[in-house]
Amino acid sequence: MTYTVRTKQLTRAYNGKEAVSNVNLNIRQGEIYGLLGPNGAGKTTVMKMLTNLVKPTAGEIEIFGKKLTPHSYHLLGRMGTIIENPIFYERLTARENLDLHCEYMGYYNKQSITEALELVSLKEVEGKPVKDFSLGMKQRLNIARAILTKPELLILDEPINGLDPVGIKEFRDLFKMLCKQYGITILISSHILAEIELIADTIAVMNEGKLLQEVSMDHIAQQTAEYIELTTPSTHKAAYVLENYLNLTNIRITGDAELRIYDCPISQSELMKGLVLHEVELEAVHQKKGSLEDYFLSILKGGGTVA
Ligand SMILES: Nc1ncnc2c1ncn2[C@@H]1O[C@H](COP(=O)(O)OP(=O)(O)OP(=O)(O)O)[C@@H](O)[C@H]1O
Repeated sequence: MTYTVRTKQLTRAYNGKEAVSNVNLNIRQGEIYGLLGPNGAGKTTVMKMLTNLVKPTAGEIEIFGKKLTPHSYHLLGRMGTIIENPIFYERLTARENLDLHCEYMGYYNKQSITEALELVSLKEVEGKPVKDFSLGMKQRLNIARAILTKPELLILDEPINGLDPVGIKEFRDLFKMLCKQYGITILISSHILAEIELIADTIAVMNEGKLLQEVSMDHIAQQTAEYIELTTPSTHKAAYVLENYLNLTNIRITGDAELRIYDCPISQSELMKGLVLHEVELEAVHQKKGSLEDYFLSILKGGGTVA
């Protein structure tokens, strides 16, 4: 497994209070990694440490397999970042701003400026001064600037703030395309579950400076899969009958009187017939689906475990 970013016990304190505590991130090459957490969870502080804007109090950061130090300019040059609100030379045009960024980064390629403007749908207005841009347009230009130098790693702190729903969908598609077609690894933060859920391959949940869980979307899909819930006073007998007579394999007893069946290949009526035939008393049978909200709320409430 190749990791683009790994942190070990990453910690940052402000005035003696830890804003980030012992965080271990494992971001695989070519994936979209979502950092999810409420305001103040520590997401921005983590991203600032990854980009050398803030110095860790303790812990280590490895990017592209190399340790990040205050002098890692070569590593920073391989990243595109959006952290905090976009700042531009307001009187210059969109293209002039991108030109300047290329110079600053020591990367000059006019074609890549045109490509970036096209990718964020700003090609038509490239000659307008940025002061005439809406917040959404500035956000697009910010993303163009981040992808301009064809980075291998994009670090995006709440990148879709200020965009309308159509813009949000466009950017989601753009990030997925950058990841798939160009193999760019993307770290993206949000406090909105629905945003992260639709884009990420792996989700890290942070709260109060701690990483509560780092979990793949595949794992989450299993946790939130459809299941049949049986309510019965004899869960163990029911489980025995389901396994041995109805040949079901994915069964979980979840309470004194509750049992769940995942991946059920037979119909509900066949299921009930089989149980009644073997004298299992049934109080209720329901088809259910675990919700992602419930899953994350349980992590936030329970403290969770780091996978
Ligand atoms: N420069 C600073 N000085 C003091 N405290 C800070 C500083 N920067 C961040 N903090 C504190 O660190 C904690 C984490 O903040 P951070 O901005 O990293 O969280 P976040 O998850 O990105 O939240 P948000 O989405 O609101 O930006 C907060 O309690 C914040 O007040």
